[in-house]
Amino acid sequence: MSRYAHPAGPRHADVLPEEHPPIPPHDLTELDADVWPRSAARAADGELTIGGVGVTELAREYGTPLYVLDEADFRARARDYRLAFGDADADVYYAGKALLTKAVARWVHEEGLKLDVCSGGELAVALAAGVPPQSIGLHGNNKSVAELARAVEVGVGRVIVDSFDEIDRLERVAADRGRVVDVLVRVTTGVEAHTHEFVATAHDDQKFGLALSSGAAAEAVRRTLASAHLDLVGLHSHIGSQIFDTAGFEVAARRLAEFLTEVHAEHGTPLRELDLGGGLGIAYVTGDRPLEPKVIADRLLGIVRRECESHGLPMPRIAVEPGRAIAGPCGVTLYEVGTIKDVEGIRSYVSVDGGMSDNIRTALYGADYTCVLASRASDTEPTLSRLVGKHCESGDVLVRDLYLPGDLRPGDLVAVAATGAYCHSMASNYNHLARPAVVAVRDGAARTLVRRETEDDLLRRDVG
Ligand SMILES: Cc1ncc(COP(=O)(O)O)c(C=O)c1O
Ligand SMILES: N[C@@H](CCCC[NH3+])C(=O)O
Repeated sequence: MSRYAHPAGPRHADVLPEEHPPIPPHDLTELDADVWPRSAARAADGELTIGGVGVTELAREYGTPLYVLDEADFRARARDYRLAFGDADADVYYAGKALLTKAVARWVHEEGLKLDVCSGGELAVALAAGVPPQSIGLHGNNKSVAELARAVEVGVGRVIVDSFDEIDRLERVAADRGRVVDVLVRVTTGVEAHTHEFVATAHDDQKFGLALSSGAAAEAVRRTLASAHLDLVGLHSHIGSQIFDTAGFEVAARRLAEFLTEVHAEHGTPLRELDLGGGLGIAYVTGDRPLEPKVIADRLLGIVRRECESHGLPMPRIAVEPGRAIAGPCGVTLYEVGTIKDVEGIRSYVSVDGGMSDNIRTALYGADYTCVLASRASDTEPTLSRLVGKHCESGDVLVRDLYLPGDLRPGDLVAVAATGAYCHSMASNYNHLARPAVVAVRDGAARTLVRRETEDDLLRRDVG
């Protein structure tokens, strides 16, 4: 999404793409409330504080790069979702793939949400955090027998089945253990969500789910209903991620309601649940306009209610699975500026001490981010810049186009906003960089949730 209007200055006119010419913001110190964590503020001397803790102290204590999480903000956003769906017969599952640590899993549970995991590893974190298995849903397009076995043995609340192979596998696993497992069938509705191709998940030509159009979903319903060890609770649909409107959900809900009617007619069984998945977008840059949870809840519930009424179906229990919308906005990544290279007449390349290993999203999806000088204020002339990492890739870009103060210097701290989701959870050790710590801040205090990796960590598995 382009966030800038047309440029003023001539300096970069010849090299910037016509359609994305950035203009300098009015005030480089400003913290757009839509983009930054709720507790983000500037201290009197201009230093950025989050949860009442200054970034200089955070960097001194925990090093950089550093993922900083505003705990109160995370909890508030989780609560907002629960309350938004609160009066309805509905469950909110936090999608752990966005960000999962033991503390995060506990926060989610304490705030009254359930938890969606999509691998044995995520399940292990949830269980280690003490989340009751009944509150956990297991996703995944290629769950192994071992993952299914663990889920069945601990008694997860539901498994969202994604293929015929999995239905067979899960049935064997459940039968061997004398269990009956609650399942939802993941259905692809053919909706083309308005988002990046890599994160759209309901069109037919991709790996997730069982298509309505081909009859695969109907066959999956038949097979699960016929099984003595699977209890078909309902249907699941996830149309994609970072979506700003509810139109796609509306189309998906309509198709699901039609399908529920067909299932009812064929089997005489009204399915009890409809899980509409996650995918709600957040503001990464000024101008991004996500919907409020209450608006989303009212619209989604309204859509399903209308569709069910028009098909003469009872209203099913609704579930949603927001990940990014809860974790994303409350996280910030702190970096230390290392090298500044002015490419004459083009832009300034500002290299920081992390990069695509702690945030792959810009390289992978062309994602936009907001970044500010965080350790001090400056009112010098804005310089068109590109925030880059220290990896051996020219595509190692964190923020493609941004303005930073002209007096930026090595040793300054910069902060990138809205990195709470899909940054730590997608981090790698590329170039043998140690992954950053995750720190929670709240009421003027900070604590480590995940410690920084060390050289020993990097060498531990290298046993040759
Ligand atoms: C099945 C499922 N549920 C929930 C989510 C969470 O999505 P988001 O973080 O966009 O809310 C995803 C990821 O897109 C998903 O695949
Ligand atoms: N990881 C993606 C979204 C995929 C969500 C999981 N299905 C992102 O950063 O936007």
